[in-house]
Amino acid sequence: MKTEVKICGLKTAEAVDRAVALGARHTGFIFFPKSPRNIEPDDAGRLAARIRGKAKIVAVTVDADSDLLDEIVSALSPDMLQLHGNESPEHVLTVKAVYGLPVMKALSIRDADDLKRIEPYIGIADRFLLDAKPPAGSELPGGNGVSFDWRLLDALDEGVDYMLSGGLNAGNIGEALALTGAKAVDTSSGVESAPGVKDLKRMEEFFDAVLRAETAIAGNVALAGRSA
Ligand SMILES: O=C(O)c1ccccc1NCC(=O)[C@H](O)[C@H](O)COP(=O)(O)O
Repeated sequence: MKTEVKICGLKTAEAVDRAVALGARHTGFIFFPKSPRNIEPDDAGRLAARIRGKAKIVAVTVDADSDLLDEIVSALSPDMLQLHGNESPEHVLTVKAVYGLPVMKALSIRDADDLKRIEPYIGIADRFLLDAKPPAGSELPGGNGVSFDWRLLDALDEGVDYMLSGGLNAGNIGEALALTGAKAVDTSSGVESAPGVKDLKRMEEFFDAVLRAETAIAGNVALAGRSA
């Protein structure tokens, strides 16, 4: 599978093992108590030990203070930190310097102006996670199962390394990949049966749909080449 898939919000050994067996290249662990996907750092560390070296381990935090980051980094030894709050570019730089880890900065997108928020992080964040803006009233900055208008990414500079996120599931990932050409995608609630409960069948369907989309896109490219 060419597309890098991140399965986020993992909480059980069964789900971690299956995600990686299906081809996930990134596994996300959420450290945000209000989330149904919240996990304690030690528990996440035990789960991550099962798949270390087989998939990247991503610690997801929201405006975390240094005590929490210290605890997470020491218990989990993540490969990457995903900062999913209002962390400034300066703060991202500090976090990278303190922990020596790459940072994926999450930004929430609803309209064209939101994409401009990428600019100050260019050269600082190692990657971006482009997620949808949370619906009104949601207490969660991510994991809301809502998508943004993927066509907005037509305006994105090709050099921006991003992971497409927000409301992706087996039913819409084909269209999302065809429209955006994203090289990396992230899903959480789209592979759950209830908030925080990963569904192994839905995970399987998601990976199948990514593979089908890749085959269709490659076929279209070949056809276009022949008729040119
Ligand atoms: O998933 C959460 O509960 C969560 C809580 C707080 C901050 C971030 C969170 N998720 C981060 C992710 O990377 C999710 O995969 C992303 O927001 C997409 O979620 P979904 O729309 O459910 O696929």
